[in-house]
Amino acid sequence: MSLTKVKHIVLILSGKGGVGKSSVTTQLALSLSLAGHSVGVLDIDLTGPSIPRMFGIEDSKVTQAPGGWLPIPVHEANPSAGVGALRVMSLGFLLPKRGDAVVWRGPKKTAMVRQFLTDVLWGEMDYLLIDTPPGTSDEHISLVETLLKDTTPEQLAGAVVVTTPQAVATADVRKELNFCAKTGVKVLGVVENMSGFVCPNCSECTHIFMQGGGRAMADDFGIKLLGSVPIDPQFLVMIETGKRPRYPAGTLVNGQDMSTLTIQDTTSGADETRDPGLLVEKYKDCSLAPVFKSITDEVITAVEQSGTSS
Ligand SMILES: Nc1ncnc2c1ncn2[C@@H]1O[C@H](COP(=O)(O)OP(=O)(O)OP(=O)(O)O)[C@@H](O)[C@H]1O
Ligand code: SF4
Repeated sequence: MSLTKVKHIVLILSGKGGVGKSSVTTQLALSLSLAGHSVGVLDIDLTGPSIPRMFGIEDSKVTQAPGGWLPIPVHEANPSAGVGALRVMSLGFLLPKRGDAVVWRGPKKTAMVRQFLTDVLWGEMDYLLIDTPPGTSDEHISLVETLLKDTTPEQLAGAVVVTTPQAVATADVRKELNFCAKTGVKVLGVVENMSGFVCPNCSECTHIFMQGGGRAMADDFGIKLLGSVPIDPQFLVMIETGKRPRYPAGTLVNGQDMSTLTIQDTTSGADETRDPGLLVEKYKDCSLAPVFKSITDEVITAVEQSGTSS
């Protein structure tokens, strides 16, 4: 079983599509790896695998070793810099052409999820983040069944649920929480994404959607709000194109002046984005870096508590 040497498995769930689940997964992975942990990301969003594009490694092809598939490295460990290895496995790597659609029936999808869990050679990993499709589909059921059967309760740390302020008012995210309750997967907490909009000119945060929905929902369900991530247009540019943001002086996000971070001018070509060091640099310069760092610290604490309470 390829997961035997993985210490903590964390599922990333969302009630509906487009709330930023894959963006949160990539940022958590980078943040964990910057904190020195070795991290794997498994993308089982079989109908829309966006993780390879977000890491800038969408042209990579997975190789088959004697014992299984080798995940694609985003960067290797750099112990002297306190950076852990980061590897990714996604159906996107197995599709013949970038953007090819996967039109599979349930049984084929569930078989692929099982194969991803059993046939990827992760090796020793501190964290495996599993980016799931939105909702509660056949893939989720297959995923949880396989994990409950093949891993220990200590390994399966729990789920991070991503939502947006307006989505918390709908039944979708509550369904996700009910799914966790029914299947016995612990909920580590909720991340409220797209929570307000930070103006790049004056750094004023405008709450376009309702404010405090994530906190209210977390309180309702007795779970933790891990953090709120504002909408940042420059984050979108960074994550979608690999370009680095530039900030005017005094642009604050959570009290941090973004212009004081080291920002290098870069127009990342395809080769550049694949450079192992670049993504870490890019992440450090990202406006939301302190926000994701704080969410990551909360996730680490929740995972540690989950281990002691199981
Ligand atoms: N905080 C944010 N600020 C700005 N843009 C964001 C933010 N979070 C996500 N985005 C952008 O919103 C879009 C949707 O994000 P993402 O693909 O992560 O959502 P998802 O929930 O994984 O979607 P899917 O349902 O397709 O899996 C992307 O273009 C992403 O770059
Ligand atoms: S928040 Fe302030 S600076 Fe930004 S667009 Fe609105 S008025 Fe202009």
